Amino acid sequence: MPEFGKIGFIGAGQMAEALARGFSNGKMIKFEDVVATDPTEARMKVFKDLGAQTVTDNKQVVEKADVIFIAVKPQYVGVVLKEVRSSLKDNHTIVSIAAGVTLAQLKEAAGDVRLVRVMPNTPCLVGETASAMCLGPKATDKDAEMVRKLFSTVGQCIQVDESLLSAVTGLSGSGPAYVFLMIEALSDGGVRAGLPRDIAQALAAQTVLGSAKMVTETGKHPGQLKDMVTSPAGTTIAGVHELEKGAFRSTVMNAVIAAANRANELSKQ
Ligand SMILES: NC(=O)C1=CN([C@@H]2O[C@H](COP(=O)(O)OP(=O)(O)OC[C@H]3O[C@@H](n4cnc5c(N)ncnc54)[C@H](O)[C@@H]3O)[C@@H](O)[C@H]2O)C=CC1
Ligand SMILES: O=C(O)[C@@H]1CCC=N1
Repeated sequence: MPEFGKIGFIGAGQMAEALARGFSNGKMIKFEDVVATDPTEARMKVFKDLGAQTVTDNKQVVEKADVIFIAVKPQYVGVVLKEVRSSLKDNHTIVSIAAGVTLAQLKEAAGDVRLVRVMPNTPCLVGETASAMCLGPKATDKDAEMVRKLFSTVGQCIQVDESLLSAVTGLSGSGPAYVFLMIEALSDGGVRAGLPRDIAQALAAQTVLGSAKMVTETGKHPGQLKDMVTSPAGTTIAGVHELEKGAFRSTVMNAVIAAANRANELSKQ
């Protein structure tokens, strides 16, 4: 019996694939211990080709798996849980990754079962997720430990109060998209300044990676690290001045707030 039992995915889309590949890369699971379902043939094929078992009915995932990831769009979570509710047993832990769907809503649809909400992000694919989780009333310390262990092989998973999960969604759940835009923009800037595209993109990505590492490894405030780059009357302050004129920091803050607000809206649907 594998450590986590069988892992099920109801919804085999982008995030389910990122999680499954990440857990497998992190040697936490083998694809032969994964069972997935999705109404889209192409998504089933992706999981089948990875070596997972695929089934055509959501209930079959519940019958075969112990830890069940609910990885459908938030609007479908209630429908899917009501569909499988009668098959849920004591061995099951339900892990919803849906943005905005609250533990109370999950409980209403699934019944009083062991529920965990996790907000992961796609960098779990490369072992660098920034995730947060909160536990439903019936979830046990063992569930918390199991989810933490699974996610610690693909990055970090911090336990938070549920009231913070929309903010987490706006920051780290959606955040990779903002960073990809930043990398694309840095790269475009490099091309505009004369660099070949491949060199510009490599430099842009490595600059973001290295800068993030400096924050995590030195423990220094990002403002202090920024000051270390900006020579008096030098090149960097000229660039920083342009970012400030474009309200860069305010725009990024607004992006996080807009995404967090959208997560709250999804809770009300
Ligand atoms: N993409 C991301 O970066 C993140 C996504 N999430 C959450 O993950 C969930 C899935 O998002 P994505 O993977 O981006 O979307 P997606 O659209 O790629 O995947 C959803 C999958 O669910 C399938 N599906 C639809 N109805 C179904 C049903 N009745 N039964 C089973 N499967 C069904 C769809 O065919 C699709 O393949 C969402 O709730 C989202 O909030 C959370 C964190 C990050
Ligand atoms: O865009 C979305 O709704 C999902 C949730 C967080 C990241 N992607």
